[in-house]
Amino acid sequence: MSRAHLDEWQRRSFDISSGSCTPEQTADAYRAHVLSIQYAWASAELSPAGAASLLRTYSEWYTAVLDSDDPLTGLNNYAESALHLARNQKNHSDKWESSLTFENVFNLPCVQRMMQARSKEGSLLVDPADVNITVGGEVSRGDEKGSAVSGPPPGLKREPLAHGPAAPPPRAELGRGVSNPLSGAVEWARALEVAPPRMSLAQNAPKAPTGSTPMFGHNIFSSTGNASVSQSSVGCTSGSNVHNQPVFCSSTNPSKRKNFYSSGTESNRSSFPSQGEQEPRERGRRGEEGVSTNFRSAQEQFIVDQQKKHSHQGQRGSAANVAAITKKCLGANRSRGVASKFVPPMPRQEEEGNSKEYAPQDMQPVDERLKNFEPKIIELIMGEIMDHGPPVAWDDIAGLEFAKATIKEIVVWPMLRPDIFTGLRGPPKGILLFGPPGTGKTLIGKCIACQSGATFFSISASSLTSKWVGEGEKMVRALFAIARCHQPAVIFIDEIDSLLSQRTDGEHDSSRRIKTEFLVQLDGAATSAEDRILVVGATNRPQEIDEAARRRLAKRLYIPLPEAEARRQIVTNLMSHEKSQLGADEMEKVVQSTEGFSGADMTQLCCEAALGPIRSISLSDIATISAEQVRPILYSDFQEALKTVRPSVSSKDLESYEEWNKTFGCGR
Ligand SMILES: Nc1ncnc2c1ncn2[C@@H]1O[C@H](COP(=O)(O)OP(=O)(O)OP(=O)(O)O)[C@@H](O)[C@H]1O
Ligand SMILES: [Mg+2]
Repeated sequence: MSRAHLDEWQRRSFDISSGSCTPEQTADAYRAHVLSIQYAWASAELSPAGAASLLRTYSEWYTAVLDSDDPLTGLNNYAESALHLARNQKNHSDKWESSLTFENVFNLPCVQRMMQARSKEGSLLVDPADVNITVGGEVSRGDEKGSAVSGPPPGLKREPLAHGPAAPPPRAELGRGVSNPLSGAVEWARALEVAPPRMSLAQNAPKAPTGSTPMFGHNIFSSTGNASVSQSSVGCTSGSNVHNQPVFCSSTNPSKRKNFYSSGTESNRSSFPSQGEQEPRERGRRGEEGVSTNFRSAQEQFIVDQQKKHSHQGQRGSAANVAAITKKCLGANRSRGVASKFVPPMPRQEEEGNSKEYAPQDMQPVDERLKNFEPKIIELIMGEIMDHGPPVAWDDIAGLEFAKATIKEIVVWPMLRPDIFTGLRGPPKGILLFGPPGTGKTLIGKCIACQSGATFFSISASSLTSKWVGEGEKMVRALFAIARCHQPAVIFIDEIDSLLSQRTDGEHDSSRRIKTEFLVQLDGAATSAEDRILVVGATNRPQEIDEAARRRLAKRLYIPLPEAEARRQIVTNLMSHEKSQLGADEMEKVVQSTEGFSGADMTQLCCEAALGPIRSISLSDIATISAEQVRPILYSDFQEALKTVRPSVSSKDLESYEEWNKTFGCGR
């Protein structure tokens, strides 16, 4: 060990052995030894074996001081420690000074009020429910004046309130009634403020232990005969509010503390502070007394309780909000916020336990037709209702005039005039949009969602399939049941081929059942005249769709590659948001050279061309150039872009789509 260490060590050892030390000083000195050993061990100044041996010795001496009931040699007297607050210091090792002194405590307005209140019989400064101090055991009403003016008596007791709880609350609750987890003197002062109604002079209080320093001249706790009570009351929970230190908490379990110190150093090594590490004082202290204990000071417990309470309230609040929002949002007429997410109408399962606490009027009544479905499934399906994303208008979809007109005829008009779209004029209940990839099938789905005014369920096949046997079918049933409850409804299933692909022998049973259930439901929706449910499927693999499903999706619309006019419209649309200089003849050339491009390819081409002006900026200027100085997009940029962007649909694929359209499509 270094010379400086040794000197300090010797000085402390001398102090301890001189016999003039108070128990606090002795404990501090031993604890300082323990810390020194830990630091020396951490900095490899001591061997692990040597450190372990020294640590064990000093820990035992330290705990002996802490655990000794003898007030002359030990610290197992919590009243003594608690009273340090009123004497400026929490204990000798803390240089913390409170502005609250023994003298000025009576000048505090709260104490003044308290004393005044005490002089008026029965008047309470705070709501009795908020007053929650437990310090002693038996109730005894004594000289009130004495308690208020001359300070708490030797045996401070909890006094039952006439309208308070019949049974005393658990011990060690000092501080829970304090509204804020303040520390130190303020907290203590607040405790004082709420204390009077419950504090009284216990005339028959046990005698204070010899040598103890009384609060206001008395010891507030019972004598050593009652030490265990005081210990648990103050040392562990309540006491932390009085002396606001968890330091002695673990001393309620001396064996635990001893175990900590006497256990092998290797296992404790990680808990030692490393060299130069400045442990926060409280953490350090707790580390000394057993970091692994689950101890919480009253303040910490209070914070945790508050957090729990708030999170609980938050949950309930959000649930109430959910219910309120649901009320407004559900159904065809709900507002479709751009970024808003649909909120399910049913309480979550974990909230069900609290359902009694909901205001019943806030609850969306659950439809009778849905009562047989699990809330979880309903919630899942409701989560699929599309209520977000940028709005898409019919004009945003370039070309595809026939498809758009047909969809308007099937979806929009019957919604507007259900009275004339009856009987033979009744709209089909299933549409299949098929065509090469990137031609706008999903875009049409989004447009229907925005423009139809119907409740729009955008379901992915994966959300309908489940690894749990039977769940998939339930999902499908629930989907149609919920759609029925929220008519008019559109169920959009993108990539429907993965759900309704042809049934093969090697197919898994569960996917076969899901498919069958889907067809059954689709049939039900199709045959019921009242149901205004439209299923829209989109696929780029129409050949794979089961023939039974094909029949039910009666209106099969081919969504082809965009024609010249549509390609022009896409480029014009996209360029209108950018700075561009594209003459009519140049545009014509772009349109001509993009034969066979899908809508997605055209979008990709425009993105690539838009990068042209940026690429023309020299590297040295790119950091400083202003946005206005960037040149417009030119035809030359499109020419460059055309070198890298290629059509994504092969002519062979195109032929197969056209073939399928001729066979099964409903187009002209
Ligand atoms: N007709 C169109 N008008 C305007 N933009 C289009 C059109 N078709 C495609 N696009 C553009 O291409 C993108 C992709 O389109 P979309 O996702 O609708 O294709 P899709 O037909 O669903 O393709 P896939 O079959 O691969 O799912 C759109 O976001 C849009 O930017
Ligand atoms: Mg798509």
